[in-house]
Amino acid sequence: MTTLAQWLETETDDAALASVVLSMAAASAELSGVLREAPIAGQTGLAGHTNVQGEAQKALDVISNDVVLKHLTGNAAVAVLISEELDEAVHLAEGGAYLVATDPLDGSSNLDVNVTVGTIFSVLPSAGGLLQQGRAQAAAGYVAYGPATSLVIRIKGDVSVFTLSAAGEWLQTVVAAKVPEASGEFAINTARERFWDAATTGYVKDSVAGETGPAGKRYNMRWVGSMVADIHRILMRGGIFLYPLDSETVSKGGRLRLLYEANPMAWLVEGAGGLSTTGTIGILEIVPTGIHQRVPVILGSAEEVKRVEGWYAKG
Ligand SMILES: O=P(O)(O)OC[C@H]1O[C@](O)(COP(=O)(O)O)[C@@H](O)[C@@H]1O
Ligand SMILES: [Mg+2]
Ligand SMILES: [Mg+2]
Repeated sequence: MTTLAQWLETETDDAALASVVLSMAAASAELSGVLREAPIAGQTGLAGHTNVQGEAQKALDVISNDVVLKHLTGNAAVAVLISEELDEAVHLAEGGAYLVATDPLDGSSNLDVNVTVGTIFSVLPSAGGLLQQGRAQAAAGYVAYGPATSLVIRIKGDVSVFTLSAAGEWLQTVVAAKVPEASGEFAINTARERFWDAATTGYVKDSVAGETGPAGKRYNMRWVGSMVADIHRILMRGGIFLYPLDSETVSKGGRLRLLYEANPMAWLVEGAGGLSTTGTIGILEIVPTGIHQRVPVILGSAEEVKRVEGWYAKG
């Protein structure tokens, strides 16, 4: 089976970029072990402080951030680290060619119930500064800590999936993931319905109407509540994920963060043939205004994303 290091040799001739991906993979392999034994080690529960977004940090949010920081600190190619758990960007190797933006532990509300969580990362050329469009990404990936630990990675070409073996090796298990163009599954937190805009309400209403509605087919709803797990399902078998702007999140710009949640996921979904949008503009086209900026996120199977865009176009 092809290892991650072998795949990187064929995927890029930039040794610095390959080393950044390998550092994130090494951090995630370590985290996989930490998460597996966290209840035994008494590492579940709150850390006792909040992050820059005002969210209560879990002990494992802090530990995950430390593990990622440790692995990137030793890499001369990494000039800057932006993390959900760090107020400011951290400057690492002087002259390093790359910047990494990461959500070291995504879905942490699911930690204490042993549901899939993840690590998300985006790699950008450091020369472009802290605030670059998603289009500028050199690579992006995530790791899903589920029944298997999966690394999903894309440089410029296809999206590959590697599975962590018991011996600690990343082995390629999917060569070119493809998001099916059509799907009958949507993922949205329906408890927020009272806050939704007309486009979201319209899209979901049409979908729930099934065969007799305007979509003309039956839908299922799936919502794990870990973005990594919801996007992984969509990358593997199609569907659409929506965390739209709603009347409660509008003042913050949305719920999910652009640099280390929306951009890397959009890079992967688009690389697998899907689409991504805020409803009105492609996620990868957004020019960031802050490192912890939040944005509306809609991505997945092309036909479904186009249906949502159709609703937003109605105004
Ligand atoms: O509280 P909600 O609406 O279910 O939000 C779920 C979303 O929040 C997140 O957990 C936010 O990520 P973090 O856990 O990294 O803060 C996403 O993974 C998920 O899609
Ligand atoms: Mg997250
Ligand atoms: Mg997080």
